[in-house]
Amino acid sequence: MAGLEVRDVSVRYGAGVAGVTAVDDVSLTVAPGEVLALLGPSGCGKSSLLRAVAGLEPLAGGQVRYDGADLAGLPVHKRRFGLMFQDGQLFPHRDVRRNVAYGLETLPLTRQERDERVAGLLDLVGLAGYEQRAVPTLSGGEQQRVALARALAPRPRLLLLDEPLSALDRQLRERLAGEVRAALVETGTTTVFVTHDHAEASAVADRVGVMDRGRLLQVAAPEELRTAPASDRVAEFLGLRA
Ligand SMILES: Nc1ncnc2c1ncn2[C@@H]1O[C@H](COP(=O)(O)OP(=O)(O)OP(=O)(O)O)[C@@H](O)[C@H]1O
Repeated sequence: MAGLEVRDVSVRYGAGVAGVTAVDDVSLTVAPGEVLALLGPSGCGKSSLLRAVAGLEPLAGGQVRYDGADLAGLPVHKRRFGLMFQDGQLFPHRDVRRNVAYGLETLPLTRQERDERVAGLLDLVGLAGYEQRAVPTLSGGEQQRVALARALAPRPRLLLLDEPLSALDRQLRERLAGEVRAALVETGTTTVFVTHDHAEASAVADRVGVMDRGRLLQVAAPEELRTAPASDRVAEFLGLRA
């Protein structure tokens, strides 16, 4: 199967009775070019699942497959996945251009090709002409846009975003969610986007997977989740029940 396939994946921390099962037998797929959001309350296992897909967390069970190949034993840097976290983690002493170009340094590109790709990505995230700006002079929203451009630059075959907008205020988050979706759709980037905010999940994703206590309760298009939640618990997360 093309794209991402998560099969019966479990993630555990610690051993024996003191151990925690953070992800409990989860299966899902993300088709090429699709944006999937993982939605659920704090501690439900979203980040653990994302980290397991990235190869940052060992699997206690199951398989992560990409384009039909089992990724067991393939280290993080060989998966050709992009990662982006809540605080963006930009390099403070590099300007915007060198932040975005970071993942291009090992690729066989001429300087002109690299600069063109950086300029195109900055344009895509609404920061055309920002190349020379110093990171500390950027607003929080601008920093997250630069982080998105940096994550997209090497054209990862899968982009993993962990609460990328959570540090921003609600108004900006809502606007940026739409812009992030537009950038992902335009670049055809296959994406898993972790969030605890249902409005953000609906704004960004083709389908939303709702998680609770390590389990995946339902995966469906935002509209279908709203009109046909599989359980009261799903309805609760979507704000459909008090
Ligand atoms: N390194 C760790 N060691 C032990 N337990 C952990 C570790 N990381 C996460 N957990 C536990 O695993 C469970 C799932 O955590 P995880 O961070 O995956 O959830 P989350 O849904 O992403 O939460 P949040 O939105 O708060 O980040 C929680 O009970 C958490 O306490």
